[in-house]
Amino acid sequence: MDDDGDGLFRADGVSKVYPNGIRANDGISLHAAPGEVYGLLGPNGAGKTTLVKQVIGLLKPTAGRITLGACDLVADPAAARQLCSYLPQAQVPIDSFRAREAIVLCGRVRGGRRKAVERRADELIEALDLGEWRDKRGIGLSGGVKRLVGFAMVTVCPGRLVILDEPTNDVDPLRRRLLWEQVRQLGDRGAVVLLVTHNVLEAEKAVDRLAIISDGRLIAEGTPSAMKARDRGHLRLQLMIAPGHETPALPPFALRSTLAGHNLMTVIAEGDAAVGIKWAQQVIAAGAAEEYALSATSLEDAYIELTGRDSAGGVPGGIGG
Ligand SMILES: Nc1ncnc2c1ncn2[C@@H]1O[C@H](COP(=O)(O)OP(=O)(O)OP(=O)(O)O)[C@@H](O)[C@H]1O
Repeated sequence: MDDDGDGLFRADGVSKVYPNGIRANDGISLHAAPGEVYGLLGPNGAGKTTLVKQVIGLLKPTAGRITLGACDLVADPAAARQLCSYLPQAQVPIDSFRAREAIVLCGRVRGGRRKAVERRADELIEALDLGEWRDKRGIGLSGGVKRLVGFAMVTVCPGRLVILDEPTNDVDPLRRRLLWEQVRQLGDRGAVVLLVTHNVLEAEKAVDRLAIISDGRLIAEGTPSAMKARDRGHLRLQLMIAPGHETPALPPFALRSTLAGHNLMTVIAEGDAAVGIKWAQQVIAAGAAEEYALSATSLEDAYIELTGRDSAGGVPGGIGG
């Protein structure tokens, strides 16, 4: 794998200004090593897809460099296509192909030998529990199964850099786990894996490091634990608002809050745990909420603080932090 220097993926000062004047990327610098699963997180319109399109040679940066080992991916888009495997957010168009046939075809197009590709396709079909759809045509497959077949198509003969944009969309919880195991294996086999996602909770478990992008800029980078450390000394107090009830007035000790559906999430100081529980119990006793939970803060809490958005795109509704 390493005839190409250190194999490190690097973006240095990447900026992209579209012809309409929108600055979608603004001086983004990051790197990921072979074996790493690296998350790119950010709200809608943050500039993630724009960055990815520049990596795989579909867009040219306005400024900056993108390299994989010794290869300059911007100067050599043909090499970029050879070195990178990309699962886009949109479903793969495989209506007239059978699942296994589509996976094998992709491996062959990427230059894999027939026997090796067929063996790997069968391994992936088994590992992702796709056996019952193996010989079904794409047109008859559910969205989640198509997503998994798409993942297998992209990874049957993977490049050194594998980019996965929301790979688990539409996939059921059990097969999601199987898919994350395969993502980890891609890293273990030496690929650099870039994972583009809004799903902070999943990313927290799946990535080694991550970058949070907002308004085209990289606003935070590090391991999930380092990001969570921003919230050291804080707890998350969640209230499930009773249907038909107004959101209760926030107590003065709430540092910040977000409302996602009926779920009111507040961040409080550890020292306020007792008054927090008392407040939650009073809200429940008044009938305005059904249950509460007090837990450690998660990566999502750090994400909300940094971007001003929850992972579903909701805007925090409480007092600033
Ligand atoms: N071809 C284009 N021409 C002009 N502006 C564009 C183009 N593509 C994207 N943009 C703008 O660039 C910004 C970044 O968009 P981009 O698609 O890269 O964000 P994203 O983080 O991938 O969003 P999402 O999570 O919704 O997919 C947005 O303001 C978007 O409207």
